[in-house]
Amino acid sequence: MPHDFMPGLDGVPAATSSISDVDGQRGVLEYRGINIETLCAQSSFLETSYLLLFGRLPTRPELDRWTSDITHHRRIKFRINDLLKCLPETGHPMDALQAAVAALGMFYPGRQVKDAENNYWSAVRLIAKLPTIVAAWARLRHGNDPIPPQDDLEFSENFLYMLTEQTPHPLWKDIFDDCLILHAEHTMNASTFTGLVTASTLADPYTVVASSIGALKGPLHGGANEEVIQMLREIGSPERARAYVEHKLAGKQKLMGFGHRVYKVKDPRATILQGLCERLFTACGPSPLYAIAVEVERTADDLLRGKGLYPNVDFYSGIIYDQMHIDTDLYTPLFAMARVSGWLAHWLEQLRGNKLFRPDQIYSGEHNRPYTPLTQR
Ligand SMILES: CC(=O)SCCNC(=O)CCNC(=O)[C@H](O)C(C)(C)COP(=O)(O)OP(=O)(O)OC[C@H]1O[C@@H](n2cnc3c(N)ncnc32)[C@H](O)[C@@H]1OP(=O)(O)O
Ligand SMILES: O=C([O-])CC(=O)C(=O)O
Repeated sequence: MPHDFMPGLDGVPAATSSISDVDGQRGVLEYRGINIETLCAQSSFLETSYLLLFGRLPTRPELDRWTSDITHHRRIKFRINDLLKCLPETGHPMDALQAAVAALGMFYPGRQVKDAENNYWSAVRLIAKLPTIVAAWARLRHGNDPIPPQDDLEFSENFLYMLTEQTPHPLWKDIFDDCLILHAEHTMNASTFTGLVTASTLADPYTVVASSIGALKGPLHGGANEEVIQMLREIGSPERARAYVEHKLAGKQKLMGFGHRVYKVKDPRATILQGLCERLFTACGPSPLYAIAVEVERTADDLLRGKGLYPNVDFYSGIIYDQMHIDTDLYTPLFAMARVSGWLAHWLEQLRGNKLFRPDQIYSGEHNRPYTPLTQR
């Protein structure tokens, strides 16, 4: 049966899902029916990842077991560190992460994705080990030894510790944990869809997550968080923001961190992240990049009025990470560390009623062309 072609599958449902929901007109995002404002105020990243994966908030014993399982699977094999050491230190951390996650599957070769117990441990390992890989790469590429995870530190605190060998400011770990909650899941985005297509072939979850990491890297998706910071640095001061934005828009270039396929108002995550910026800067000193970002948003609001283009999740996140002295090219890997829980939730949901993704196409080429021998071309 012929269908209308929708470029980018714009508005075409690819799955039925009960994991998250976006109201793009009102700017509402819910995970399993709970809004993200509530989760940021009351939950933790690990509790939220449980909610996403298993469909409800855990009881105290369930949360304790989940936390303990994740905590005790943070270590990575020395051969994964050896693999990272072999990669060019100038390469992008998303490529190193993708390579390491694909390789991780070789150490845990249970290919039988119909085994619920096996799937549980795969999810635990992936959520637990991604931060260790990101931190190991961040250190190895500068010639430093990786710092092993510390069992007595909570998830976010441990990650910040593995980056620097210093216990982070308590506010940093709380704000960082909120950032992970905000990046954990977002309906049928490009990287989740990529993972679903891979999952539908019954590939193992390491391959599913590795393929999602590849899709997240692009600048139209997760990679925009890095581009935003480069843009703010290029602008250099709030006074130069207006001229910069005018110049970009006049040249029909995109403002990174603005616009969204679903939101027609400001992304609610951008609003929360902006609040987190203000909390962080009030306690730890102002950020020059934040002042520029506010001016960019103000100008864009003036110039793009009526076009439905507002800051998305990638606009304010990097400013927080910059204030925590995290390298700019690690921002998208941080996104992946959080989004892995959403990818895994969709993987499990897909397996429950799996049907291989195999869409159709509208052929626009020729038929019955003659083959011209090489000597006659
Ligand atoms: C985690 C995430 O993935 S959030 C998104 C992160 N990506 C970015 O921030 C990159 C910048 N933004 C964009 O490229 C887009 O807004 C996207 C890709 C996110 C979504 O866009 P789509 O729904 O595919 O819309 P599309 O790119 O076709 O744009 C529609 C119109 O809005 C304009 N537009 C969209 N985004 C922007 C932007 N950031 N700056 C200026 N103009 C924009 C386009 O130029 C186009 O204008 P036209 O109709 O006059 O040609
Ligand atoms: O939903 C999308 O298309 C992109 C996005 O905001 C996300 O993945 O967080």
